[in-house]
Amino acid sequence: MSVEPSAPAGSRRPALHAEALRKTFFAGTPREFAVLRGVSLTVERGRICTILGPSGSGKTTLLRCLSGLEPVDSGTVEVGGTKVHALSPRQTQRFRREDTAFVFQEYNLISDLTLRENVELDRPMAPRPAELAARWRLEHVLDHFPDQCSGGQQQKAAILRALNRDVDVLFCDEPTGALDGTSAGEVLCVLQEVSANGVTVVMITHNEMVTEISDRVVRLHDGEVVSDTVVPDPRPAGELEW
Ligand SMILES: Nc1ncnc2c1ncn2[C@@H]1O[C@H](COP(=O)(O)OP(=O)(O)OP(=O)(O)O)[C@@H](O)[C@H]1O
Repeated sequence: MSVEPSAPAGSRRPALHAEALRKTFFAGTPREFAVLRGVSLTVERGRICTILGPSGSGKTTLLRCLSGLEPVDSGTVEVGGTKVHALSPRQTQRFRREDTAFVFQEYNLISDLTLRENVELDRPMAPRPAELAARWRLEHVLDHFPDQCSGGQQQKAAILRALNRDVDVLFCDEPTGALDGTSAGEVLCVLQEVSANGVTVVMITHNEMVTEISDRVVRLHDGEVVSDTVVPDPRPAGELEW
């Protein structure tokens, strides 16, 4: 399969640049499995990059490697000038805490904290997430525990927790996976708003419709990038019909 060369996206400097990433699980054993096989990726600051691909193609592993959650075997990852691949474990922790936020596919809320306490893990709820909690009709469940809430409510809380931190890059693994069409549209509107404010969003999705609101669309297959396309004129998320 061929890789389409991407047009340069404006004059913005890259917020994220990964080069020739390789990641193998069970290396040196009969179960050795190369999940990422030379993945390169560039995302400009304040843009939304969407990653698609079949189940098992390596999307989550790629996001974990880009965000410092998973070490790479070889290759480089640079995020906002930080060479993530070269950080010590302590530096990686600080990078993850201060510069990036990660919205997990399974939400990863702490089960014995309420949604509000989860959102406020790092600091009291900032005006923006508080306003979003109202807009997303979450206020009445903020003092409930995760297992008292629907999957959609938990997913939105996980997004609020990420947005309650002042970060440059937001990594989202299927942020609309548990949401109905209306809620998915609401969340994508907010991701477009935060990207317009300079936050870079790297997001995995299985939903082709999400590509329409993205600035860049990267497709993986068997651990390789098979297409990397700049979307010249992304649609406002509010215009999508679910
Ligand atoms: N920690 C791990 N140890 C061993 N194998 C792993 C690990 N994490 C992922 N894999 C394997 O790597 C492959 C890619 O997994 P990954 O979760 O990155 O794919 P994906 O494209 O995100 O899939 P999905 O769309 O189903 O979430 C899979 O075969 C998976 O079993």
